[in-house]
Amino acid sequence: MDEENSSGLFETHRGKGRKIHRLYATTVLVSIVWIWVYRAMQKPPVYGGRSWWWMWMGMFVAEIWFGLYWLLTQSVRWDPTYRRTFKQKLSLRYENKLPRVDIFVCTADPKIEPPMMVVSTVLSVMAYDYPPENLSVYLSDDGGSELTFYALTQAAVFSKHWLPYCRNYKVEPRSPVAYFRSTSQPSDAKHDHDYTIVKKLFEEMKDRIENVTKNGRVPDGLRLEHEGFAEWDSFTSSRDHDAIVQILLDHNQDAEGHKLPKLVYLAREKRPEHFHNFKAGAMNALIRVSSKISNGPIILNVDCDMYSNRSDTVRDALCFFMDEEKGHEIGFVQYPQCFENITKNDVYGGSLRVINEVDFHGLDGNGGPLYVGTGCFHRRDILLGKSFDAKSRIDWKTDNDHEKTPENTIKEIKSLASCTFEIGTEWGKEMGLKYGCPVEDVITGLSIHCRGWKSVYNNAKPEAFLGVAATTLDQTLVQHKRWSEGDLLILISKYSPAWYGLGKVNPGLIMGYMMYCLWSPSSVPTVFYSIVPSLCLLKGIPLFPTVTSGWFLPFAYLIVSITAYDYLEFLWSGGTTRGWWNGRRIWLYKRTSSYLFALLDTILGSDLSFVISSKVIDNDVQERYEKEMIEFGVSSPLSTTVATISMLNLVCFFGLVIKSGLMDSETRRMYYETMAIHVALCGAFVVLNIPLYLALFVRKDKGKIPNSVAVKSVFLALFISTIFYFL
Ligand SMILES: O=c1ccn([C@@H]2O[C@H](COP(=O)(O)OP(=O)(O)O[C@H]3O[C@H](CO)[C@@H](O)[C@H](O)[C@H]3O)[C@@H](O)[C@H]2O)c(=O)[nH]1
Ligand SMILES: [Mn+2]
Repeated sequence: MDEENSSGLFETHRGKGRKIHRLYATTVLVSIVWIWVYRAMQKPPVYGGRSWWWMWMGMFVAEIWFGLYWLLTQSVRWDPTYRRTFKQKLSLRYENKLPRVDIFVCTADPKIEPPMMVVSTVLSVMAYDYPPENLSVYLSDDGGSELTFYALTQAAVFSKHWLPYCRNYKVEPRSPVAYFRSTSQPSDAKHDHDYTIVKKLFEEMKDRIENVTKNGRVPDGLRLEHEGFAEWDSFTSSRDHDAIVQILLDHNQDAEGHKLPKLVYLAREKRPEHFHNFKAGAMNALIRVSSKISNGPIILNVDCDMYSNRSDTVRDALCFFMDEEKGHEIGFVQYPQCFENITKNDVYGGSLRVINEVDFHGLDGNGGPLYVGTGCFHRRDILLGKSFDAKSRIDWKTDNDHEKTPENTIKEIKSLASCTFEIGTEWGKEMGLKYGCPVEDVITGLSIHCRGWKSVYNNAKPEAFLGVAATTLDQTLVQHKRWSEGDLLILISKYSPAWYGLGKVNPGLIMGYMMYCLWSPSSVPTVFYSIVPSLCLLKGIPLFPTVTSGWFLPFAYLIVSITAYDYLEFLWSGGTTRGWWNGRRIWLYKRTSSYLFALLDTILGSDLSFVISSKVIDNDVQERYEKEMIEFGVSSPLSTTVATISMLNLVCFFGLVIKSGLMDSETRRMYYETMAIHVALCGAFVVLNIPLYLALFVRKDKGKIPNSVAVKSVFLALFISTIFYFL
């Protein structure tokens, strides 16, 4: 390991085993080219007196695509990079000069993002181990909900007890919900006493918030408790209301006389005639509003379900920004997106395990991880559009001009959160987060990279943030449709890594971005590969070399080595064998449905949308989730596509069994020899899909595949295979 920077506030290590990886990668590349040569040199199969050249071409195109895509994935495996920070040194050198930090929490809908979860996240970030006079927490509520506001008023009161408790006993994590769920009564008498008190206060707060949430409105009696509710007098709906800004805590004192952070509630103005640009719009309003209230030079952005899981993360991030040698180059510091509700074998691949443990370390070695919308610290000036200048250094000096926010500026602040403020400005274009893309985060991060900044990734354990991952198949597919569609839009946007990025960022990083931008187009070769070889197996048209041919070698080598590599990488990333298998299945489902529909939507130019992921779960869905049963449940084009492709493979497989049963033994042996790779592919699909077949034909619970989807998919699969068979 080569250590750099040891006198600085952080150090960087290069990954081990790079040479072995490179050697292996070369053998894979040779096999890929070998297969291309095979397709180019061999004649398409002839069957029934006809040449099936279009299938051959299809296979060739798919293999060229997979080969080139595999090359892209090497960019993140070439030079993995790991970071370590020295928070002690930061304290020694800068304790009295720590900058102000503004924390933005975004929420959008109290029904699917329960206010209790939202305020627990807010409390977790208020309780950072950081000078409270330098900390301001903003909650952006795109739902403009008085339920969420009510919850925040309660959290403000509770924080007066919660923060001293966290400080005195150095508790972790500092999300009260997570803390009380994971700890038991302390043994120390004093601690035990305080624990009991604070737990009681917490339970009472929780009851109040959950009652109000359940009723769906704040009773008049409670509205009198805070003057801020008057803001809802003119409120019509969450899509049509004035801007609401309430400073709930202005560095007030906690129960022990220490200062508290600032706490601000913001619901930007919404009008039906003004498009609100989803989270990007909310973030830009937050950037402006906070500039008048606290104007911290560092901004941390978290989603409302992503609580802080360790109290030293702000200091950790500052070790990067304040590093004397490299700090001035760093635009943002991204922490991994980790989740607290992942089951052991991760049925929906929601843990993003390989992305977190492999991809992002590789990206970091090439200039920096992507900005993924949550758990990310930005320098405010860079977010506003500043370009990199090697000579400029940021002045971290903290002045106290934002100590108190005078009442008369509130009106001015509200105008910054109005619908019309951005008209005729560069907001959403060159300033702030970018508009017009469902992955505002990735495109914004890319533009920062293009302006010359680096980013860093810190994946130290325990995890800095923990969120809520999707708990049904449909949610997973819908979320990935949004992501893959967004990433594809980036590819064809002005900021495309393919052209805009060229010459501005490291080629390895461009390849890394391309890996995600090409998710959605990858659907086409994957769909082709998951259908056509199986159909040909049924009919007996060989698209692959026979076992005895030399051309068989590269195919066999690739199938075995890539599978083994993928498996080992997954285990190395902390996964289980079943988790890997589940991951392969979900990989297939995403590629053949989410990514395909994202591609179609992009081609058809459908309207920009942002389907918010639900963070609540029914009890019986939860039960099945814990048992790791796939929740199919809803009928949608996505699930119908998944089921149809799976059925098609089953039909082909059964067709093969019947067909080979009717053959004499010599013919059968020949058939299996020429069709070996087809049999392996189709067989693998069938085995991978066993849970789906069970959900179609066996399961009786509510999570099974709905009858309408079952009928459609079985019918379509039989129809397609019959037509093909007699073609
Ligand atoms: O109009 C909106 C829509 C969403 N949000 C917030 O955006 C966040 C992310 O939404 P979610 O439905 O949880 O989406 P995910 O797919 O889980 O989010 C990932 O992907 C998004 C881009 O697609 C990023 O914005 C997120 O930060 C990133 O965590 C949540 O806090 C929402 O409250 C808003 O503030 N306003
Ligand atoms: Mn989310």
